[in-house]
Amino acid sequence: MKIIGIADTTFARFDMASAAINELERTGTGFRIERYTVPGVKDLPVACKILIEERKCDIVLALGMPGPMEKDKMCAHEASTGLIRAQLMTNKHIIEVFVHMDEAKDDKELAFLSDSRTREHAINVYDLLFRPEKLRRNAGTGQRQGFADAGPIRSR
Ligand SMILES: Cc1nc2c(=O)[nH]c(=O)nc-2n(C[C@H](O)[C@H](O)[C@H](O)CO)c1C
Repeated sequence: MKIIGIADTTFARFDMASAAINELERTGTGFRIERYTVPGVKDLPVACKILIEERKCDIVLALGMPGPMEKDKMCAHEASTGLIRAQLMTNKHIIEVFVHMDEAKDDKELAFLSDSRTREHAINVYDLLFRPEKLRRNAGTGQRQGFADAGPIRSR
């Protein structure tokens, strides 16, 4: 039985963890979920490391929502470097799902983007654990999570 960690925040305006859990459960079986909610993105690195080292997660989804201000973007960058370090310290994937509030034109689009990016990365997490060949098949095809895929390009 694999264990999938989900770390989320109270700062986020959308319940990304529930979307991830719903998507994982409709994608397949063979895993259970450990959820850990913290105040914001800068608290995610240690939450993910605890999920991996203490709650024995095989992989973690880190769900956050950086605000639109410069200080929010600084926070997101600091959180991202922390998440990369946590991955290297533990040798486990932590898939960062950040939805920046200024990516969306209004609350409706922000909710759509939060839901779709989270669900698409939840499937990436499932694939990394159970179906790595599916990722290989999609190499170089311009996959995107949230908005439309960019699609592949060809030299001729
Ligand atoms: C400025 C700022 N911006 C954000 C943000 O855009 N998104 C977010 O999730 N959290 C933010 N935080 C809070 C920090 O991530 C963290 O929760 C606090 O500094 C407490 O450790 C802060 C302090």
